[in-house]
Amino acid sequence: MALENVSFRYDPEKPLIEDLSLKVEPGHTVAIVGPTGAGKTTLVNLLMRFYEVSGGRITLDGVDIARMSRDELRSGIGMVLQDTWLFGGTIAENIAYGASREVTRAEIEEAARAAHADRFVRTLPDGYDTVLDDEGSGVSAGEKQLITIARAFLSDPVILVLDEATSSVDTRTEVLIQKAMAQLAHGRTSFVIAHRLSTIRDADTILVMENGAIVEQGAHEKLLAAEGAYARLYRAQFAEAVAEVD
Ligand SMILES: Nc1ncnc2c1ncn2[C@@H]1O[C@H](COP(=O)(O)OP(=O)(O)OP(=O)(O)O)[C@@H](O)[C@H]1O
Repeated sequence: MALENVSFRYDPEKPLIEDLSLKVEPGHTVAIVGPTGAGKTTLVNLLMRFYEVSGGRITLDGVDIARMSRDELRSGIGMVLQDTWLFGGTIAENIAYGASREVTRAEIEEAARAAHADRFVRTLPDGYDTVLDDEGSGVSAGEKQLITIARAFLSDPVILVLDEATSSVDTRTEVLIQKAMAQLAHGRTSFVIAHRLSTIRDADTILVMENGAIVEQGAHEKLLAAEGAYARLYRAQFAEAVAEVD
């Protein structure tokens, strides 16, 4: 996937992303970091074509995504966002949603196992036939995320967009989500709006965004050594966590 001189603004009067270029190798993980309002979500919105770029282009295998149908584009991209989207229906139906073909119960359960969701689903009285309302009440925020991760496993996309949860998940579920997301990302081109140090450190490329621009890009060690925006962000956000680990 490549962005070539992309620019974008929500408000015609207010430039946000200007002349942004980036090339991502197949299978690589890109961690997007930066302060709140920097444009991380906006970048993801453009990849998914929730909004159209105002200048430049985004290509997938050399094809301008503006020339692809939204269905075609989105069938190739799996998303696990913080605001998980579940609909009124059974857990099995929710996992199967978005698969490009008919899927069997065995495949649904296999995807749930891959996503570490199978265990909690089996503790529910109706298991995979448990009916969720469209707010997904009855399952926790973390469990909802595991269901959307299972959905992504089943649709088997080449590209992934992940938004790491920052809150409202208990530690045990958080560990499952982390494991499941890492396994899901394995071998796929992934864009992660990253909050966890381990994700950021392990990424092939870190994009540091400020005010709609990528101010730095590179791997962890290289960016730390550069003593720039990343090094400052890292010290401000993660110095304590590192001290604990050490
Ligand atoms: N739909 C919208 N319409 C107009 N402005 C928007 C819209 N969405 C975001 N913005 C503005 O664009 C800028 C970038 O927002 P964006 O959500 O991409 O930042 P972010 O880095 O993802 O922040 P956060 O970490 O808080 O999610 C912000 O100034 C925000 O107010």
